[in-house]
Amino acid sequence: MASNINLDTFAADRSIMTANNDKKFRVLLLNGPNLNLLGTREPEIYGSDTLDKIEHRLREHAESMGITLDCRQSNAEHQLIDWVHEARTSHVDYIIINPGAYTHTSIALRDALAGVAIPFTEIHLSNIHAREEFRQHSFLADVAVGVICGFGAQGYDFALQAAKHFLSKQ
Ligand SMILES: O=C1C[C@@](O)(C(=O)O)C[C@@H](O)[C@@H]1O
Repeated sequence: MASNINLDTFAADRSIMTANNDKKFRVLLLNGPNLNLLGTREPEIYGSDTLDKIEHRLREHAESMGITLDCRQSNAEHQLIDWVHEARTSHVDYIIINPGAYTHTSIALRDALAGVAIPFTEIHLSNIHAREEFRQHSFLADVAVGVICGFGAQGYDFALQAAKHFLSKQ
């Protein structure tokens, strides 16, 4: 099961610096509905890596990049929105979000992300632009820093690198 660390613990990490005395950035990874099924869910589209495996690898990469990574998954729209709201009080620097099907339906999630004004990347394992027409529209994309799609699980690594690059420029 995907493990979630408490956002308060995350907030307590605030003053952590890397060995080079750089600020340790805080990144929140959110995965939306049905992404807990990764590994068995339509593997020809989404690949065979489980979410646990992706998160484990990403945490290791994050650590080596001086990033504290908090990984969460929910099938519930309100839960994702609550986590986005909490991210502001927890001083999260950047959000990486695969909103799953909420990408194509959720004005509420868009409003939450725009409302907290935390820079974020929208990510999809599949190339949503090469799929059904209803997947080709995102309610989030135009308020995101950028969108990564079509690179399977590796896209999460690209998103982490992009977050680091974005935050280092600030
Ligand atoms: O659940 C998902 C997964 C997805 O976000 C992806 O990662 O490719 C694409 C969405 O259209 C779909 O509803």
